[in-house]
Amino acid sequence: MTIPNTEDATPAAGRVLVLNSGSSSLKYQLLDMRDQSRLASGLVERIGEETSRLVHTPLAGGGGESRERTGRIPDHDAALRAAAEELAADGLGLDSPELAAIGHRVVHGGLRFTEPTVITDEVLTEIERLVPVAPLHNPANITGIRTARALRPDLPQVAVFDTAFHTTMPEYAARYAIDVETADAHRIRRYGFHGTSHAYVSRKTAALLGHAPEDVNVIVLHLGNGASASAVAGGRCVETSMGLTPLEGLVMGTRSGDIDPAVTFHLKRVAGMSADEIDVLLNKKSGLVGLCGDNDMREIRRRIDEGDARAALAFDIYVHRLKKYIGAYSAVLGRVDAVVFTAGVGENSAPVREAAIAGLEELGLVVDADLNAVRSSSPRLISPDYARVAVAVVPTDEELEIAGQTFALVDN
Ligand SMILES: Nc1ncnc2c1ncn2[C@@H]1O[C@H](COP(=O)(O)OP(=O)(O)O)[C@@H](O)[C@H]1O
Ligand SMILES: CC(=O)OP(=O)(O)O
Ligand SMILES: [Mg+2]
Repeated sequence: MTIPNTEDATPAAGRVLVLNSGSSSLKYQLLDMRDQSRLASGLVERIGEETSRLVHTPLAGGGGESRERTGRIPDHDAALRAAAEELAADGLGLDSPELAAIGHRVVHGGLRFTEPTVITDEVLTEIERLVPVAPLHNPANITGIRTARALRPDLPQVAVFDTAFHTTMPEYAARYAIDVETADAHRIRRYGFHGTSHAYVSRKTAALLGHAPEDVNVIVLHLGNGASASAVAGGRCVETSMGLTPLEGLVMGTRSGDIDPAVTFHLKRVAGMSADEIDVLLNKKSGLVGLCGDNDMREIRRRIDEGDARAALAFDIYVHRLKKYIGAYSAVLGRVDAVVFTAGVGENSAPVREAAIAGLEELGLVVDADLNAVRSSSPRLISPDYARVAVAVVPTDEELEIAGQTFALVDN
């Protein structure tokens, strides 16, 4: 396949389609960067299963009714083509001359990609080379890129990397304490993920506090299906919880986060599991789902309210891990101005926020119960005025950030 070098292309228009391909989902948004308005958004879930579902929401001019399609959508190629049909039905088809670029969330960019990058053949080859370290994510990203290019070969395709924001981590935070030659030969180090979200949310938090990003130190807790923490000092990431792959760190929906690496040898030698089986166990059958059978925090809270002990233990393990990272990153930063919760769980689960901060008064952290109970989609403080460190909820917007970075790259 030949990908034209589109680095010099100047857009005649201001719309950007953003694609965020997960292992079994595709999220998309069409934005107009001239006024940062959203024209449409959609989600394709359970790709590859019999019960795939596409929900498309027109947002232009006050928005319209969401439309739903169900039935098998076999892969990400079919998912993107179905999304393109829905956009076309709203007069927003991918053939529109208004479309300036397509921005792709690419999860693993290794050490090479520290900035948003126009996707050439060579860039795509490099993203493919990183598949072994992001096996759940990069293959879906690659399919999205290939299909988008097939649909609009003339358009700049831009990759915005989850790892980019973390490339500022100091070597002593990024390097594992293993044999240096082995690590370097196989590019084993901590890369970190969700960087687009950590960058956006830390910036928004500084604005909420009325300061420039350079003047604040923030701990960001991105708690979605995947979950990660970062320590951001003066706008630069200095530490993050995910590592070589998005498996390390916090307890997640289906991923274990931190474990003793010897657990894997034990599973192989004593339980007779293969490397692939262990990979599936730790990435897909662990975390909240492994602990209690559910990975949705709403369902876990409902079960706890009914007295379910397994759900309560899963919740406690999840929150305990969060607390450990808040404490560790307070030490790493020395001075903390804010701890901020974001993504699906962080934005919506008051019990998780309350429990994670409980008992951390010595670190200057307190949550006000009334402020914590407020439901809002705006950035807000949930700590009382007297607290030494602010605790905040700041909704993430990876799509807006990706669209902005994509447009900035092609609009010159
Ligand atoms: N109202 C809510 N209360 C508690 N948890 C919620 C709520 N809404 C969403 N969530 C949690 O957010 C998770 C999804 O977060 P999200 O950031 O959308 O994840 P991802 O982008 O990784 O798919 C769900 O699995 C669920 O646990
Ligand atoms: C990197 C990662 O974990 O992404 P997600 O939360 O979308 O699974
Ligand atoms: Mg997410």
